[in-house]
Amino acid sequence: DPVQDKRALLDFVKKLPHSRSLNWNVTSPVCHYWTGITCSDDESRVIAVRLPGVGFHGPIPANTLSRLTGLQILSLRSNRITGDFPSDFSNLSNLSYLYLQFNNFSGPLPSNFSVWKNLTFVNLSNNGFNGSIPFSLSNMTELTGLNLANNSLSGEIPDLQMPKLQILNLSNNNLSGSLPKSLQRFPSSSFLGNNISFESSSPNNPPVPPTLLVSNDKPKNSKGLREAALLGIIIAGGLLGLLAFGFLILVCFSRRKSKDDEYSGDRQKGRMSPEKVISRTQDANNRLVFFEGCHYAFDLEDLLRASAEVLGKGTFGTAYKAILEDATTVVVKRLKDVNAGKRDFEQQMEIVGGIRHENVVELKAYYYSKDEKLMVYDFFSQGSVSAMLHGKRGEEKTPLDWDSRLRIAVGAARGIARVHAENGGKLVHGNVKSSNIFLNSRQYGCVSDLGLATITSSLAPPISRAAGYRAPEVTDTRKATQASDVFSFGVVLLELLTGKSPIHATGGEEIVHLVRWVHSVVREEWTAEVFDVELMRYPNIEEEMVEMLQIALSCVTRIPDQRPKMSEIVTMIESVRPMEAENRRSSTTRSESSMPPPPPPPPQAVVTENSTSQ
Ligand SMILES: Nc1ncnc2c1ncn2[C@@H]1O[C@H](COP(=O)(O)OP(=O)(O)OP(=O)(O)O)[C@@H](O)[C@H]1O
Repeated sequence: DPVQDKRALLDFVKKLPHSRSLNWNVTSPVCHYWTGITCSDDESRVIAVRLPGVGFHGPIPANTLSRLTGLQILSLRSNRITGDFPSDFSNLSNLSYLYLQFNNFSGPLPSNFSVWKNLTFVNLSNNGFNGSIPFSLSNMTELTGLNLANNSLSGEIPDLQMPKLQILNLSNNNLSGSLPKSLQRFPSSSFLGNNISFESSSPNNPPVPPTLLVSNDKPKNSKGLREAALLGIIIAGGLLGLLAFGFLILVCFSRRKSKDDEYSGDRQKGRMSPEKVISRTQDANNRLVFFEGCHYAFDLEDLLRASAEVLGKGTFGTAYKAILEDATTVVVKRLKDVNAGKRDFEQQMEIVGGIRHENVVELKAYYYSKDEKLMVYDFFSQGSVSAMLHGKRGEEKTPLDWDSRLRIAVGAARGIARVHAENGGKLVHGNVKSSNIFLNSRQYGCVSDLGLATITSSLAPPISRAAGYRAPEVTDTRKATQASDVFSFGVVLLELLTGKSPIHATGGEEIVHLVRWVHSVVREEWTAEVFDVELMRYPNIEEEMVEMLQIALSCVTRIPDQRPKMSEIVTMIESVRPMEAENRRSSTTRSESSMPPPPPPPPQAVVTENSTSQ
């Protein structure tokens, strides 16, 4: 045990109240058992302390953490720590990664950053720091990321010469003056919510358009440490055959593990914690890439440590609900059969992640490595429209009245129309179906899982729910188009109208295709028989349902060219219920504040909570 460090940590945790208990037992070995602690290879020093969301409250006690002079990573984010930035942190001269965001720190920033020569990433956002931005930051030659957003910093921004800086966020402070030349290469979003003039931007050096915020808190020199640890584990455990990254990440995601488990038994038994595994395949270029405006404060390692459950396996991969240590809940989609190279994959992610629309589920982050491709979304606690209509295994259906279904239809249509307008009007959703439609905070449909058809080679098997949405021509061409999206959307409309799955079994062995079934019933002039019996109890809606049925049937026309365009479908659906047109928002932003107030909740709908839990 690193005895001195252990004592410092015990002093720290004894003096700083916290609401979640830690398994920091005096008698247990720090390096092998204590939550949130990583030691150096030879176990002589503590090199990382990661304690996000432990419920720490109060100021950091002096002369505690500052004794961990070997510390490289310190993460105390998402706690309720108060007081000034600890002045004795100047002793932590090896610090490379500092995460203190989402706390209640106040007072000035440290005046002398030069004491941390190795500092690579600093996130002090979402606190109450005030005063000016210290010029000493200019000495931070290794700094690649600096986030000071959402504080109360004031004064002018100094001319900071930080050649390696890639990420800068100074938004939402009280900064003023003009933007120094050295920082003009950053997007204007880095400085939003201040009183800064951009006048001096020269036409030869225009501000870089908003791009991605990249989180990469893998310490520079930790690779060696980790690989050495890894080697030890391999030799000790003799478990070489089990070291396939995919397998372990699966274990990581699919097993609900208690934290204690994670930190204690596994390592002693010779198994690796997933973070050890990722370092094998992760090189400096592979990292979790967050999209701009994403408020999440976690990194890949946090994600891999999260407890998780499988939500389901789809055409393009498996979706997991992951609960991070600070209780943030996200959905991680693990893609399979990706046939795009890194650059094409990233390009597609940038297109998809750049869409901000209230009817399109935001892609929050993605990860690409040779072995793993991940996409991260908000978790929709109400579940998908598919689950609402048909119920999941062992779960009740959510009764959806006609008004709710109209909102789902018009919302999803607007979302897909927005997708089709993207990338010069060329983007294809490629996976329109009710399990990819969720409800936004106004209970309107919101489409997810888009843009994957062009980067994967997966195709749903012919007898599967997913295949029931597929336009006939796609079976031959294997190429999704905007017209095939329209077909799939038509199937969703039929689902909403009939309450039936796109492919369902009748009493016997027979498999019924919804489109064919609806056609056959309508042909026999039994139109009323088509509609979901659950809708029959609502008076005066038959006319609207018939109009909607006509729209649906125009979408599922066999000849692709004869199908309406998505933007036309939006107008058609809006005309079914004229009052709906008033709610139309052509905005491309997702700003809740500019939205009209939500409609009153439908009387039959049992959905009451917000659509996303964050
Ligand atoms: N963000 C989310 N919040 C809540 N549930 C989700 C989310 N994303 C996906 N799901 C659910 O997880 C399950 C699996 O999703 P996934 O997208 O992997 O498969 P799918 O939609 O069934 O098929 P496909 O991959 O063909 O789209 C589905 O039931 C889906 O509704």
